[in-house]
Amino acid sequence: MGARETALRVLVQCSTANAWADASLQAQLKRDGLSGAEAALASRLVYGVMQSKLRLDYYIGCYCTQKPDHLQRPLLEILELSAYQILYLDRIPDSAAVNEGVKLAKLMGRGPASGLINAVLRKIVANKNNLPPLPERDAVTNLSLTYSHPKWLVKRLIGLFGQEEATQILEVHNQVAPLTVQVNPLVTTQESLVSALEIAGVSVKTHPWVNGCLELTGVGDLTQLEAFQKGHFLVQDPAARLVAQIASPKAGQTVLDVCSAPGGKSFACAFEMENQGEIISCDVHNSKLVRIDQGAKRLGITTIATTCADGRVYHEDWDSQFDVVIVDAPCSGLGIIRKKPDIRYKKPDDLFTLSVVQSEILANAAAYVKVGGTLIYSTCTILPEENQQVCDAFLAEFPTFVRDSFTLGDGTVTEEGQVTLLPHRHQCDGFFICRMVRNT
Ligand SMILES: C[S@@+](CC[C@H](N)C(=O)[O-])C[C@H]1O[C@@H](n2cnc3c(N)ncnc32)[C@H](O)[C@@H]1O
Repeated sequence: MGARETALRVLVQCSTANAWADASLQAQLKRDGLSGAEAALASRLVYGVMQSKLRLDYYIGCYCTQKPDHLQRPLLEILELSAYQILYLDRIPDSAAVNEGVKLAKLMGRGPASGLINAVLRKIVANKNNLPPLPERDAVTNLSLTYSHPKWLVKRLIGLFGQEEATQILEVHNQVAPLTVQVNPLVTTQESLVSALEIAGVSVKTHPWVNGCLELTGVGDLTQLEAFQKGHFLVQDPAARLVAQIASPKAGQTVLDVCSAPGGKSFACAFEMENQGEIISCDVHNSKLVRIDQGAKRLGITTIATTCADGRVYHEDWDSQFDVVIVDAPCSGLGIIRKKPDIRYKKPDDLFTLSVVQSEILANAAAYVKVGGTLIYSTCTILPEENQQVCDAFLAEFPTFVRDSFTLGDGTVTEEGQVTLLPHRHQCDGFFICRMVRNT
């Protein structure tokens, strides 16, 4: 079993079973027993095709007698995989990309279509330095094909940020996000961690404005690093770390993390609290709680208790009991397209349902905040209907809460008590954070 076959199986699961690429890839790599260079190639192929799918399909359509979406499965996925190698990967010879495509067609029981695969791929090879121009007729179509984002999303981004900034966002979505980790101040210092990582051959850069956040390159298998095994750092995006910094729980306080798996915000709160106090980490999915327990153990955190709870269901025992309540709500994830490129292709119909769930969780969680306590609402999306509008509706219904201003690590004061972070502006995931306080 080779990298291309593994990648093909993942792409087919994504297009036919609506699977998520990362979960499907991890499972398929395991099933196929791939590791090292072969696993790296399979990942590169899956994520690369996801990042450039619409553009690849456009070129395939130019050289194929059938429309790409009329092709029998998995012919389109085979063409995408090979076209990606021809157009984007220098180290794979074009002839190998064509031949492997033909082999995959035969392997998948599509032998009769191998002539079509061969013909389309050979035309792409012949024209790779003179590809047909992308249509210029309107900006949305052009940007959609250039950056492989569905038209609805391109339109939304232009509507929210204007064409120039929307283009920057689309561009950054197709770039590799840096691997970022947070120093675990419970067991080490930034200086010692940087030195340990550098001795292990890792290049380290401090994040430009988020304290305790490091960008790593040349890591290899991160879990093999001694510093990882000893719990000296937490893999986490700077934006996610900020949630705890903005919530600012103090040593000895009580925190309720309502939607907490796999535990990132709870761990960061424990760092803020110097591992003193009480953190209750909930999630509606019981099976996810084990990741929080394992993570807390590795990081030396002893103040987290996990429990399975639906954030929409009221718990009398928790009423007005917490200094800080965090609602890191389930969301569309449109702020993390750099890390999960297939999020862009999920249907937008869910957005309305999501905002209903988000509002229900926030309204219920508010009951658990002490008078004078802090309520945080955060998401990894940049759409106002999942963010500002959820908070606006909540505050209109619960006037005992008001937004509370905070200062970001770069010195920016957010008077309005909320911030939308964007990868190209803030060097972090797209994120929304709103801080509210309970007055009475
Ligand atoms: C954005 S993720 C949370 C990430 C987490 N806070 C972290 O930093 O690692 C949202 C989580 O909400 C959970 N969730 C979804 N619906 C929920 C509900 N009704 N009540 C509680 N948790 C829910 C999901 O299982 C998911 O783990």
